[in-house]
Amino acid sequence: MEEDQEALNLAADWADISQGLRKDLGQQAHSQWIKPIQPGNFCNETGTLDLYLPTEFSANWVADRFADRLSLAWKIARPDVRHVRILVNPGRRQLPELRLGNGGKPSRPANDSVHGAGDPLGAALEGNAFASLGQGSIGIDASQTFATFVTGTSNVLAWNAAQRMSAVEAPQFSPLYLKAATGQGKTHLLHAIGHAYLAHHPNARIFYCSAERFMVEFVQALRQNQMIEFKSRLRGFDLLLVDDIQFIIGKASAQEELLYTIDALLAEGKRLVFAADRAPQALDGVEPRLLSRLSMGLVADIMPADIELRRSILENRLQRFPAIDVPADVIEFLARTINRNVRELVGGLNKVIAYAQLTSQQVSLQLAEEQLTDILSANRRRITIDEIQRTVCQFYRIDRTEMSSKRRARAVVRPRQVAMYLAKVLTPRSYPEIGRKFGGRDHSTVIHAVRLIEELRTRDADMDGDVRSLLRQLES
Ligand SMILES: Nc1ncnc2c1ncn2[C@@H]1O[C@H](COP(=O)(O)OP(=O)(O)OP(=O)(O)O)[C@@H](O)[C@H]1O
Repeated sequence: MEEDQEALNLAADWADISQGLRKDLGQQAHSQWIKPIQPGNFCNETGTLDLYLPTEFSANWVADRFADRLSLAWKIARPDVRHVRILVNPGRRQLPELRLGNGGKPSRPANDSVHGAGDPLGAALEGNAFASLGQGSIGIDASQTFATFVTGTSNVLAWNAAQRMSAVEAPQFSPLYLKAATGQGKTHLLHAIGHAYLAHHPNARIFYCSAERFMVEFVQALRQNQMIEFKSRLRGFDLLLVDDIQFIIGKASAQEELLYTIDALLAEGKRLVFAADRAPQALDGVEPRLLSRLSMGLVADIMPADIELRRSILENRLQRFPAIDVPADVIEFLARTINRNVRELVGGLNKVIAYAQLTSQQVSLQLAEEQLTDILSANRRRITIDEIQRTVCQFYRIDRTEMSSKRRARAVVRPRQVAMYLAKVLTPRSYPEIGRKFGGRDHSTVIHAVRLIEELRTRDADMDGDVRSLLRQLES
């Protein structure tokens, strides 16, 4: 069982890596060389992962051209992978096909139903998904469950709705439409619903696919005169999970098919979940009737993860690697600065750990800053000193002019110092530049303010609370 779980984890990680490489290398190179790769044995002691290719030629080609990329991508995805070996598939070992129809327990397929697709999870998620329709098999990722999904104020509503979708008792709404910006956990929740539903309904037939894949399969079925099979298989599911519905563009006939499928499933009390990066009304090129079906149930937003949630996600993730020591200031730094996307946040953490291990260093703030320059600069929202002054004045209920005034009353001096401190922490401005923005003060005044607030934060809980709350407001 443990072995199966490990294989499933590898398959899940490989799906993420493969997807990233597709973006980097382009569709053609990806289909030819990357897709056929199959993650094989992973040795915990040595940290060696074997990647299999179907032929000697392809193994040599991949080893020559993509070994470094593959190795780096794996090290980033899994801090415990230290070496990657590219080998020819001995032809026997199979990864589980994520066939979870037998009481929710992953099992290895009896025969080679993955057909060396090399991307077992991807294949189950996408390529071979329709091929396995109707057998109770599904394309859900075993590592993305409710248990591994961390909740906070930004996503708890969606989480609750997702829980209800998978509960024993039928939900009062259907479909559920999950809406979130990229990398905020939509796909994770879809998979989690699949797992939980299966736990409650062991014989259920669940199907996960992306809308893009749905379109492709639809066109293929049409071309191969297999529409009847296509339709009847689709309608045989108890739970349908359709990801990235924003890609359901073009092809009116495919949209119509989806519409009929939705109607047929809803009429039988089946459960439907869709996910997209925008609200139903904002989907382009989608038939109005399909739009109205998509939004007739519950539309649940996952808001961008706030600082608390980002922190919890990192802490939660680190529990997977108890032997790795990541200092609290690094977690705080990552949580604070990588604020756009949870995928980037987790990727950033993994990258720092991987680099530290490769170079036999301790994880430190300096190392994180050095290794993540790209991610960090992409994430940096330009906060202005004006914005900081405005926020601080509102917070302490003082007049905006006090930021530049010469008044020395404590009630205005402290807020002014806090604002200077925040200007230093949140903007790239130098001390003299900050001084000029505060009524032409000397840079030594700013240095003094920054040090003082830094020091007060360590011994005055109220001050620390004020600063945290201001940081939260400014960074949200
Ligand atoms: N709340 C969370 N707790 C734990 N992990 C999370 C959470 N939110 C996102 N993640 C992780 O972040 C990564 C990206 O999430 P996911 O793929 O679900 O995003 P998405 O919203 O579907 O993005 P996209 O629109 O780009 O497909 C995944 O590895 C997922 O497990």
